[in-house]
Amino acid sequence: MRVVFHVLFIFLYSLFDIFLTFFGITLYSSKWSINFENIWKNLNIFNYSYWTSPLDFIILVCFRQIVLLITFIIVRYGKSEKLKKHILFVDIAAVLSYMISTIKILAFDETSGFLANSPGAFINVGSSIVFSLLLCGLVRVSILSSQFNYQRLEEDQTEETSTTPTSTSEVEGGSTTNSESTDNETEKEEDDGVSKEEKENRLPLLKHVYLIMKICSKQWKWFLLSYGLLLVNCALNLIEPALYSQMLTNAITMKSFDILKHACFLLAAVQLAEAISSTAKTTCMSYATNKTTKQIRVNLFKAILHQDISFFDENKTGQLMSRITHDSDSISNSLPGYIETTTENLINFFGALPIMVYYSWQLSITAFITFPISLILTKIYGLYIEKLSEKANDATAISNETVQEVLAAIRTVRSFASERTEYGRYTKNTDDWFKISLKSIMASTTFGLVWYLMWNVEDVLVYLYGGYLTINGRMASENLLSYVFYHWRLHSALNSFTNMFSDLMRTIGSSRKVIYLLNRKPVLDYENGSETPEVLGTIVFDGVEFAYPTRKNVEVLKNLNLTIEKGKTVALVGPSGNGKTTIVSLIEQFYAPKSGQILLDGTNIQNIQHEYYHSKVALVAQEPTLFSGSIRDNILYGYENGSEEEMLKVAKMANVHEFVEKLEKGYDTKCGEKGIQMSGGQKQRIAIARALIRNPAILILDEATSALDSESESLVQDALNCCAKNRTVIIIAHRLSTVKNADKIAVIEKGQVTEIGTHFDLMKNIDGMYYKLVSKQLEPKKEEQKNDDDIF
Ligand SMILES: Nc1ncnc2c1ncn2[C@@H]1O[C@H](COP(=O)(O)OP(=O)(O)OP(=O)(O)O)[C@@H](O)[C@H]1O
Repeated sequence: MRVVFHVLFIFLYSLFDIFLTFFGITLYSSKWSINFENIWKNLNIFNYSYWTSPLDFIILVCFRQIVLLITFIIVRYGKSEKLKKHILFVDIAAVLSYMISTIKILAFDETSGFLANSPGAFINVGSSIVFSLLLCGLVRVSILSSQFNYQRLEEDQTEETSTTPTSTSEVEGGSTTNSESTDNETEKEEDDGVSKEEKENRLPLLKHVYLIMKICSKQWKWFLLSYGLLLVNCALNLIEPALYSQMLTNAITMKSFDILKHACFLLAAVQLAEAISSTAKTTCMSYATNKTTKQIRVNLFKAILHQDISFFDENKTGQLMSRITHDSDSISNSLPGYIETTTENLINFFGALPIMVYYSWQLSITAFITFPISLILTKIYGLYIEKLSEKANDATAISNETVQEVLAAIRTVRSFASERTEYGRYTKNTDDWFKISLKSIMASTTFGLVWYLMWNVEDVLVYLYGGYLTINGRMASENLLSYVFYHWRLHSALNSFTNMFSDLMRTIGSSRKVIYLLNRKPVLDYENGSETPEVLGTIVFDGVEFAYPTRKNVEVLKNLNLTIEKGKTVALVGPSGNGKTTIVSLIEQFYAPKSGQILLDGTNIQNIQHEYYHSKVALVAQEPTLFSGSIRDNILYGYENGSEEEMLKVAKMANVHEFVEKLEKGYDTKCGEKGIQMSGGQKQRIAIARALIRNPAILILDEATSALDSESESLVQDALNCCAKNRTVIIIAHRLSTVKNADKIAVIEKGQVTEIGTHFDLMKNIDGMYYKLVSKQLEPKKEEQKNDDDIF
C-alpha cells in the first residue's frame, strides 16, 4: 500500500512540476493569454537569451525529474540507508535548482517591462523554487517510508518466528524476558565508543529534540514566564531609542525644561522596567533550569538503578557518574541561551524582512540566494559537532572512570607502585579528550571562516547590485542605505541562528547517552514480579541454561537440574570457575536464565514481587560490600524498621557483638567507604548479621566465612548452624570441613550437577570429583603432583 502512495506522490510531484513549467511558458507573450506556440519557440535553442528565455526552467524541471528518478530507483532497490547517508547530494541538487531559479527572476527584471508582461515568469520562478524545496522533502519521505516498510517486514518475520516455540521457557511461558534478553543483548562497543544496542535504539534527531523539550516542559510555567519577561524586555529595548529621541527632540525644539524632566522621568521608568524584567527573567530561567537539572539527575539515577546487573557488567561506574553529574547539566543549562537567542532573532528576522522587501524586492532576493547554502553548511557542521560533542563527553566519562577506579583502589596502586602508570593512563585519557576538543575548535574555525567569507561575498553582491540599481535610477540612494542597515540586522539574526543550531547540536550530542539511559528498558525488570506466595524454602532449577550477556557464546550453566529442599542445608562444591557463584546470582535474580526456570516453592522466581522475594532470600556474598554508615546502619540495611533488640540479637549470633563492644563508639562506629575501616573478618560478620536480621527463609552463604580466622570461623559456623534451623541454607565453600555436615552436597562441574548426596555417600565414589577434592585437601601435596590442573 505504501509503495502505491510513494509512486502516487512522485507521480503527482512530477505532473505538477512539469505542468506548471510548461503552463508558465505559455503565458510569456501577453497578460494571462495562453499561447502554446511559446513552448516550441522557447524549446528552440537558437532563440535562447539568458535575460528573457524560459528554457532554463525546462532544463531545471528535467534536472529535478532525473534526480527524483535516481532516488526512486535507489529506494526501490532497498538502498535507502545509503541514500540517507548521501542525502547531501540531493540537497545540493535542490539548492542549485533553487539558486538558478532565484537568479533568473533578477535576470528577467533587467529587461524593462518583461516581468510586467510575462505573468508566466512568476509562475516559472515560483514553481521552480517550490518544487526545488519539495524535492528535498519528498526524497526524505521516500527514505522514511521505505525504512518503515523494512521495519514492518522485519517485525512480521520476528512475529512469525516467535509464534514457533523454540525453547522450554517459551513453551512454559516463563520468560518473555529471556527471549528479549537475547534480542537486546548489548554488543561490543564499536569504534566510535557507541554500543550496537545504543546505535540501534538511537532516536531520530527530531524525536530526540522532542524528548529534550518534553523533559524541560515540566517547568513550562517558569520557562513561559521568563519567555514573556524576555519579550517585554525586547519590546522595551526596541521602543527605548525612539521614545528618547522623540521626547528629547520635543524638549529641545520647544525649549521646555518640563518636557525634558518628563523625558528623563520616562527614561528612568523604562530603564527600571527593563532592569526588573531582565532580572526577573534571569531568576525564573535559573530556577527552571536548575529544577530541570535536578529532575534529570534524579530520573537518570532512578533509570540507572533500575537496570539489570548485566548492564553494570558493561558500563563502568565512573562513566555512569559522569552521565549523571556532567551530561545531564548540559541539557538544561543550554536552554536559556536557546530561548533568548531564538526570541531575539525571530524579532530581528521578521522585523527586518518586510522592511527590506519594501525597500527593494530585488535586493531582498539577493540576500536569500545563498541562504540555502548556509543552511546546508550549518547542517553539516552541526552534525559533525554533535558527533564530536558526544565523543568529547565519552572521553570525559572515561577520564572520570579512571579517577574513580584509581581512587577506589588507591591501596593497590600504592602497593604496586603504579602511580606513574596511572598518571600516564589519566594523561592519555585527557589527551584523547583534548584531541577531540582540538577537532571541535578546527571545525568551528573553518565553519566560521567559510560562513564569514560567504556573507562577505553576499554583502559585496548587495552593494554591487544595490549600487547598480541606484545608478540606474531603479532605487533611491537613501533606500539603499536603509536597506543595508536592515540587511546587517538580518545577517546578525541568521548568524545567531546558525550559532544556536550548532550549540543545539552540541547539546544533542551531550544528551544522547542521557536520553538513551533514561529510555533504556532493563532486560530483566525487577519490577515485573507481583506475586507474594507463601515461602517455605524449596528451590528447583529446572533445565536451566545460562551464559553471561557479556560472553553470550560461553555457556556457564548447561541444562542444570537441581532441587534444594526446604529446611535443608545444601552445599555447592566443585572446581573454581565452574558455575557455583553463577547459580547464586541466578537465585538472586541478578541475571535471567537463557532457558529453563527457577522455582521457589513452585512459583517462577521472576514472578515474585521484588521486595518480598529479597526479604525471604538473603545473601552473604564472597566479597561483602559495606556502606560508609555506622555498623548499626549496615546491619539494618534494607530492614530500616528493625528494632535495637533484633539488631543486637543477630549481631551476637554473627559474632559481631564481641568486637563491637571493644570499639569506643560501639555500633555507631563508621565502617568507612566500602567498609574500608573494618577488617575482612569483621566485614564478613557484619554481612552475616545483615543477612540474618530479616530472618530469611533461604540463606545463601557464598564463601561467607573465607575471611575469618579458624577461631572466628568456628564461632560463626556455630552461629550459622544455629541459624540454619528451620530455613534453607545454600553454602558455597572451598574448605570442605565447613560443608561436611550439609544435608546434601552437589558437585558442580562445567555448569552441571555431576554428583549429589551426603558427604558419606559421595566419599564412596573414589573416582568422583568430590572424593578427589577431599583427598586433595587432606593430602594437598600428593594430589598436586597427581593433577596440577585440578585447582580447587
Ligand atoms: N559477570 C560475569 N561476566 C562474564 N563472565 C562471568 C561473570 N562472572 C563469572 N563469569 C564466568 O563464569 C564462569 C563461572 O563463574 P563462577 O563465578 O560461577 O564460578 P565459581 O564456580 O563460583 O568459581 P569460584 O569457586 O572461583 O568462585 C567463569 O568462567 C567466569 O569467568
